[in-house]
Amino acid sequence: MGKRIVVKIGSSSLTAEEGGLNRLQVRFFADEIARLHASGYQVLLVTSGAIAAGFRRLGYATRPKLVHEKQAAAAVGQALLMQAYQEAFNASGITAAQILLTRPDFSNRGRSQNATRTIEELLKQFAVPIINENDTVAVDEIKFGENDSLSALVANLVKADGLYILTDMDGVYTGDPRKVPDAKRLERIEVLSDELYQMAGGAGSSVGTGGMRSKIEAARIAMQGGVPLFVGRVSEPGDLAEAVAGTGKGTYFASSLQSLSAKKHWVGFLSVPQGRIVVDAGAENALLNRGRSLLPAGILRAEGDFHPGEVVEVVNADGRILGRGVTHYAAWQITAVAGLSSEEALKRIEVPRAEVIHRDEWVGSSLIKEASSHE
Ligand SMILES: Nc1ncnc2c1ncn2[C@@H]1O[C@H](COP(=O)(O)OP(=O)(O)O)[C@@H](O)[C@H]1O
Ligand SMILES: N[C@@H](CCC(=O)OP(=O)(O)O)C(=O)O
Repeated sequence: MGKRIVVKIGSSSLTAEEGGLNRLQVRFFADEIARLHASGYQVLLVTSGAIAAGFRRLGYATRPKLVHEKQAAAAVGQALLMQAYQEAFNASGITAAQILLTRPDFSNRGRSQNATRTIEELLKQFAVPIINENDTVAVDEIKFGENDSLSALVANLVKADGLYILTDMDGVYTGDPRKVPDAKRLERIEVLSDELYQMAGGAGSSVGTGGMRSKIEAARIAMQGGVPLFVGRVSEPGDLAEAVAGTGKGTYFASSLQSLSAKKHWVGFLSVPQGRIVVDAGAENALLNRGRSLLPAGILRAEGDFHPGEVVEVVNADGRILGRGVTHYAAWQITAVAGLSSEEALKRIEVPRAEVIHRDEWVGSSLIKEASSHE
């Protein structure tokens, strides 16, 4: 693995069941990261723990269950968490920076580009970006809830060379070791099988959230982004360096060989389609079987109001979704030229090129379905 890494630390590693932050643990992880930083690694830290760190201070006896209570606890705990990291990193002369993200920050290309630019600048200045979900504003429908998926999206966003998900278990087992005592550790995972999803259970403690299930989901996202991943435990000085060296206490996941380009990954998995283009059988065949771009000649009509640069779904006349891609035409422009030859279309409207969706910005639905069949 290379030199830019994302390290994710779960609530279970930073806080106690009864709530409150374990400052010794924060210091320990900061020292582990500082060690790598000193040897030239760019490290991004995705940290959980805000809710667990804050709920007791706010007067709740146990980790709250209601959304607004969790949000209030996170508002208190996030400040405590950052304060602890600032202190711990300061001791090694490292500047820590807080970044709070929500799902739309990944699905909106403009926002994700802004986040990337900020992160790149921080790394250029040798700072360590410390990332968490922006819990106080994330509403239920768009919430990650756990930080495993968030860390995988961050790893893809910054094109990390590796993602290290640190937890209280030394890897992925054939069953939850808390419940299945003879479960065996899996050293290396190449393919995310259905069986694996069944082996992965929920959280192990009252402070953890996603359990192994959400770590497998994170693996899916990272593998598709071409980022290799480690899930395991870092408990002794030097353990993180060992994990990075490939000899850590945990499970290694290979990155998918056929990883998608960052653009295709965004189109297929992060974008929100803004409308539909209905195509004829010829265009369907060209897109699905011949790896071609979509031209005006194969289009029957546009549905919805979309603009150039937005992602649209492409469907056939029966309404079957064929895939999605970035449109270079606005909906009204498609209406003006649907069914025409490229030459004729370019005479009638002003567009930079004839392709309505270029094949490099197209992801077929079989790929999207295959990836989301486990969701
Ligand atoms: N197949 C499995 N292998 C290992 N751990 C598992 C498995 N299934 C469920 N778990 C549970 O997942 C827990 C780690 O996830 P979680 O509690 O969410 O921690 P974190 O806060 O670090 O994200 C472990 O403590 C373990 O009990
Ligand atoms: N954003 C939340 C994360 C919640 C959580 O417990 O996540 P995780 O430990 O990754 O399962 C927090 O900081 O409390």
